[in-house]
Amino acid sequence: MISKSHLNNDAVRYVLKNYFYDFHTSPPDFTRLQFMLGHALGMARLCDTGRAAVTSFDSNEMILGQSQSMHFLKQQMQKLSRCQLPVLITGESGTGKELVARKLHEASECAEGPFIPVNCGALPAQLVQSELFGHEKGAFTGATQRKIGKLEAAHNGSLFLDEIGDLPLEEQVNLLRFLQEKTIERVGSHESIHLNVRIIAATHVDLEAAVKEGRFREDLYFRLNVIRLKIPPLRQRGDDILLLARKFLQQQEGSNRLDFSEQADVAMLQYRWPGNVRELLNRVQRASVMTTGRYIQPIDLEIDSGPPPTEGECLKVIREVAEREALARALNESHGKISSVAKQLNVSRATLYRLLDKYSLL
Ligand SMILES: Nc1ncnc2c1ncn2[C@@H]1O[C@H](COP(=O)(O)OP(=O)(O)OP(=O)(O)O)[C@@H](O)[C@H]1O
Repeated sequence: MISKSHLNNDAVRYVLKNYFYDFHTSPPDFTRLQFMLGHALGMARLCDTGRAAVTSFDSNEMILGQSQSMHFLKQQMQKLSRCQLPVLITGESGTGKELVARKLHEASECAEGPFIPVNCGALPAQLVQSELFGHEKGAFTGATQRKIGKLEAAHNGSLFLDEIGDLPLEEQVNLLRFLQEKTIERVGSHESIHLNVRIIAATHVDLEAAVKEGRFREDLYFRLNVIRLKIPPLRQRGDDILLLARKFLQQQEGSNRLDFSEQADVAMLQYRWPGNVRELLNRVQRASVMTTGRYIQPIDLEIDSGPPPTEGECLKVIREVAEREALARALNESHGKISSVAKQLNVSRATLYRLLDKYSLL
């Protein structure tokens, strides 16, 4: 709390800007003070749970990865474990979106409840509504029995809507209504059923582009995008590629004497992994069967490394991996405070936002 005249002092301004969460000039505005204190308390709690979570997510060997970017992801996940808000998970195919969704559920207050995964892209168009919301007997031809929909099945748990971008526009309206009112009506019924379901959605397509093109409702996008988790592609995780490869190899039967050759390690680090972790798992499984020696070679992994990368290409990859790691480390250390990260890395906020977006760290 300072008097207004102190704001003319350069040193005071410097200290406030760099070391304080917020400041008030006297006489205080109590409404603003109360609001700010509530917000500060909430932020402090997030930091605390963040610290605890690293252990709980790490001790659970399921989400493998020690790179800064995966560490950052686990920290974000821990922060989300105490809230029931919808989460939108984005990332390329095979990066682990469903695995992350399951872990979010297991760490949440509704962990005892069901986790119901639905692939929106795989639902037949004419059945989407009844699959999600259920139907009454006789609601349409062929509805010989009352059917509970996926939302109802997920009551007191989580519904994982994979490939949410494929949800037909009509069903987007119904889902939006559920998010707003927490109630559903089965097809063929006007009875409102109140449900307690956390929605976790995932997409590998750019939903913002889909909104611009009119294929996805903007209001639903905003509702789902309250909290976004971006999962980095495997090629941006540096040594995690080798860590995952060795873990997957250990999991293969009769592979306890096998290891990767140095050439295989280099090939794996240079490969682009369009299918991400799923592709790595498949290639390791195949290589563990196909290899003839003790050391798995690039040929066993069927990695077509193509012509050796030019010096420029190598440098580019090395620079990108280092840049991403530095960003993720700074974010971890400053608990995601953008102004501190920008200062620590000596870049403008605009540049920082561009880089965070480039490396899926926003
Ligand atoms: N960090 C990780 N540690 C261990 N296993 C992982 C990790 N990430 C992904 N996997 C494994 O990789 C496979 C693919 O993961 P998952 O199905 O969650 O990806 P996805 O992003 O949902 O894919 P898609 O977009 O195709 O639905 C799964 O077998 C999963 O267990």
